[in-house]
Amino acid sequence: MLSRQFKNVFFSKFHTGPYACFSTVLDFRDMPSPKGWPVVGTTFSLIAAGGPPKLHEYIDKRHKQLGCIFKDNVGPVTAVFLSDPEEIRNVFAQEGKYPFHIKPEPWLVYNDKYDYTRGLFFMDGEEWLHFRKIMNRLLLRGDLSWIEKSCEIASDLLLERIKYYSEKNMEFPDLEKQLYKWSIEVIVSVLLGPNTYKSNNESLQSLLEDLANKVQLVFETTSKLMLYPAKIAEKYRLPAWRRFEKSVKSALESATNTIDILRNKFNSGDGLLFKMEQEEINRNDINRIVKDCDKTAKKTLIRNILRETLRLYPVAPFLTRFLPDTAVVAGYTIPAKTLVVMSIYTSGRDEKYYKNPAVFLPDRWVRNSTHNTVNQQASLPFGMGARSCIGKKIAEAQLQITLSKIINNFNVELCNPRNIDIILKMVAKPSEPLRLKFNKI
Ligand code: HEM
Repeated sequence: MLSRQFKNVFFSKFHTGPYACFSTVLDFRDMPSPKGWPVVGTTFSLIAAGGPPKLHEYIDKRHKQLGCIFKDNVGPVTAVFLSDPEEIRNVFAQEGKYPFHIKPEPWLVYNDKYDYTRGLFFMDGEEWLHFRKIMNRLLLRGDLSWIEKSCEIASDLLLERIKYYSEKNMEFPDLEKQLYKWSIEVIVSVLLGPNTYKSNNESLQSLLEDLANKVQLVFETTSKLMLYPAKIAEKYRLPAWRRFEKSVKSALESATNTIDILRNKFNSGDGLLFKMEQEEINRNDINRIVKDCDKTAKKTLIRNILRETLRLYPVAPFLTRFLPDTAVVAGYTIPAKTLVVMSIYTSGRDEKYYKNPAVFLPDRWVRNSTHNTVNQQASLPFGMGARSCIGKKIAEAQLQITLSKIINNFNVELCNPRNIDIILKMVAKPSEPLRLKFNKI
């Protein structure tokens, strides 16, 4: 062991990445690891801690015990968990030309079984890079005011519904369902362009409501499969697998039908569909990419409220990469192709970077404020680097515009009697349905 460490110290300058600040390099085998059982590793400890819905809390506790880097077998996979923001940047700096992230296994098994090709999130290698470059140009660069206009229309539709229940002095019913619908409306408004969507949204309402319900069901049925190896669930046709399969089939059919209608009925316009056709992306590929979009003085305050919300409650609490080459991360050599899981939930709550990290303080994002944040990059809700979120600008515009309209018109009352936390159901969501009442100002 000593000689192994000596060898690594000696060779460390050949391995250290641009942000690494560890003077010695230790072997992968020396990395801290919780005690677990052969084969199943620490899966039982995870189940005891509340199972997959509480994975973020379980991993957060492990980081507190074992430090900013440790390895663990969660289920059949060995993964390295990492929470230090500088080292997370180090991983992104070494992710290579074609960053490779983990995809939900049930979705991969489904795609395989039905020979289904899916959008950007599922693509890899040269094919991913080709489409990603085009989508970067369309969705992340240049004048994106057309996206804001699209979001404006979708948020007005949500506001109308809020107003309806507010005038009746009622709680807003089925918040989650309504938010799924609002997200689908934003996407369709972006696809068709603000003007085309505005003049046609009424005729599309029932189609979009149906799609929103089906997408919501896919997230629910997928999260029920998180503890099973999907291949086995499929092979033995477990009830959870059958429900999942049915929901995906129905959502994909509904998405295909919606895109066909959008394209055939509105074949010109000022939106993304038209822009994609101008980029000469063929129709099948447009279909694939679009379907995977289903998945949002006061302006600054609202931006800071959103940043603070996503710091404490990141929608994706973990980011994953398989590094292409052997790398040094947080002072350890990591063999090529090891799964590295970046604990965004933990890095966003690190007291080294955020004073009173558990407290919701939008002001910490104001430069030179007394609560000023030490490292803004410790919170990475949209990821980082070449494979970061392609929908970031849409999501930011959608959330900022809608939230601003809500707080300018209503006082929002929380009706849940208990405190609410987040749980993981594929993505982070409230631990129980949020009950909100909007009271007109
Ligand atoms: C608050 C809202 C959102 C959050 C927090 C979020 C977060 C993320 C994160 C962290 C990633 C990176 C995954 C990785 O590094 O491996 C990602 C990727 C992605 N996001 Fe988002 N996202 C949001 C909204 C959206 C929206 C509205 C769309 C579609 C319009 C979208 C489409 C995608 C796609 C297609 C990818 C995969 C990109 C690729 O693999 O190149 N996201 N998202």
